Amino acid sequence: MDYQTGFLNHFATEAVDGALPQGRNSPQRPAFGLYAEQFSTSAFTAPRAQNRRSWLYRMRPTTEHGPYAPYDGAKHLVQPDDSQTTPNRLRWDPLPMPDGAVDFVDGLMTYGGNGDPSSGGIGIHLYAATAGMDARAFQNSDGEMLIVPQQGALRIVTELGRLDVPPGHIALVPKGMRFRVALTDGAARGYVCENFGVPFCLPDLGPIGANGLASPRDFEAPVAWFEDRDEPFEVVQKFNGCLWSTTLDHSPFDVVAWHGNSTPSRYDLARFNTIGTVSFDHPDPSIFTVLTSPSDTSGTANCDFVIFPPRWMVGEDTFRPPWFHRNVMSEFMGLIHGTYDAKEGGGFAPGGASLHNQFNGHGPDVESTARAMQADLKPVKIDDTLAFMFESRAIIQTTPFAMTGGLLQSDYDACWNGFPKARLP
Ligand SMILES: O=C(O)Cc1cc(O)ccc1O
Ligand SMILES: [Fe+2]
Repeated sequence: MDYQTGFLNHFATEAVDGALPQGRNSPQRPAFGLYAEQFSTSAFTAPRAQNRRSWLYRMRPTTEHGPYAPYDGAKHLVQPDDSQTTPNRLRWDPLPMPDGAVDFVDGLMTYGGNGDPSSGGIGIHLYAATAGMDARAFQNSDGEMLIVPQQGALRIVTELGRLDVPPGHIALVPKGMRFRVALTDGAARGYVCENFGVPFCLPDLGPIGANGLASPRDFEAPVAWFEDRDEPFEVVQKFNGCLWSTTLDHSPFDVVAWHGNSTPSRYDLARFNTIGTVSFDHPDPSIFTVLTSPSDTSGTANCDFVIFPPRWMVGEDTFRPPWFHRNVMSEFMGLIHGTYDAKEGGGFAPGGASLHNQFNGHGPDVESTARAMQADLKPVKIDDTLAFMFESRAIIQTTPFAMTGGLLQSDYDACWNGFPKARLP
C-alpha cells in the first residue's frame, strides 16, 4: 500500500494519469468526464493555518442519490444523555466478539460522550466486528472519527484511498468523509473517539522545542484509489445523532484523483517520541498528548488523545506510577495491550475501558501503590504496555448499554480499598 506522508500537508494524487487538473480546481470539462467536488471540513473563511479542504475528481457527482430513510441497525450507536450519568468511577470488561456477521458500523457501541454534533464535544464508542463491509459505506456527518484498533487489523477504504490500520496504529477519518472497513486479520475490536469539535491537530510543543511527541512526517495519507462498481451500494449516515440510510446504484469510492489537505490519515503509535522526567516527579500526562482538539478556552481541550506507551522510568525519589488525582477534565481510558502501571492489581484488561469523570478521585490501585512505594528505583523499562486516554473538558455522560449492558464491573471501587492509614508522630 502506498502512502503520502505529513500531517495536514497539501497532497496531490491521481490513480489514472491525467485525471488531476493542473493549475485550477474546477475546469470547464475535467478530464475523462470526471466531476469536480470540493470537500470542506473547515469554514471557507477559517484562518489559513486551520483551513481544511480537498478537491475530489469523481466518476459521478455525490449529489446523485435518493432520500435517506431512518436506519435501524447499529442500535447501540446513540447520543448519551444525563439520565445515565453518575459521578462513580466506572470500569468495563472487554467487549465480547458478536455472534454471527456484524460489521464495523453495526458493531459500534456508544459508551459515553458529551456535547452534541452542532456545538462540539465527543462521542466515545467501542466496536467489535466479525465481518467486513462490502457494498456499504459509512458517512459520519456529526464528527471526525479517531479509530484505535485493539485487536484485528482494519483496511479502511475511504473516498481518498485506502489505509491499513493494525492494532498499535490509529486512523483519523474527517467528518463527512465516506469510508468502509474491511477486516484483514479476522475479528476486530477497538475504540473510537467521535470528535464533534475542532478537528484533531498536533499539540504545540512549547519549551519542548521543535521536535518530539508525534512528528508530522509520521502521519500517512492515502494515495488516490477508486473502484468502478455499478451495483446497489448502501450509505449509512450519522447525522444529528441519528442514523440514516440510502442506496446508490454505484460505489461512492469512485474518486479517481484528488488534491488538498482534508484527508484521512494513519499513524503508528510506536513512532511517538515519548518524553518523561529524567530527574524526579511524574510529569502531567499531557506530556503524552498525540493529538488535540482545542476548545475556545485556551489550553482546555475539547479532547486530548493521550497515550501511555512503553518507556523508561528513571525518576529518583519519585512515586513513579500516575499519582492520585482529582481532575477538572474527564478521563476515559482504554488499553491496547499489556498492563497499565496504575492498575497492576488487575481488572483493566486489553479491550476494556474505564471512566473517571470530573473531580472524582482516582489513581493507582492498592497493589500498584504498594509496589511503587517499595520499588528499588533503578532505571526500569515498562515494556508490554499501551494504554490511552480520551480526556475532555466536559463531563462524560454514559449510555444505557454502558451502564446495564453487562460489562460494567460492580466492584471497581474495591481496587482502592485497604490503603494503610498514615501514622502521625
Ligand atoms: O490513569 C489516569 O488516570 C491517567 C493519568 C496518568 C498519569 O500518568 C497521570 C495522571 C493521570 O490522570
Ligand atoms: Fe487521571
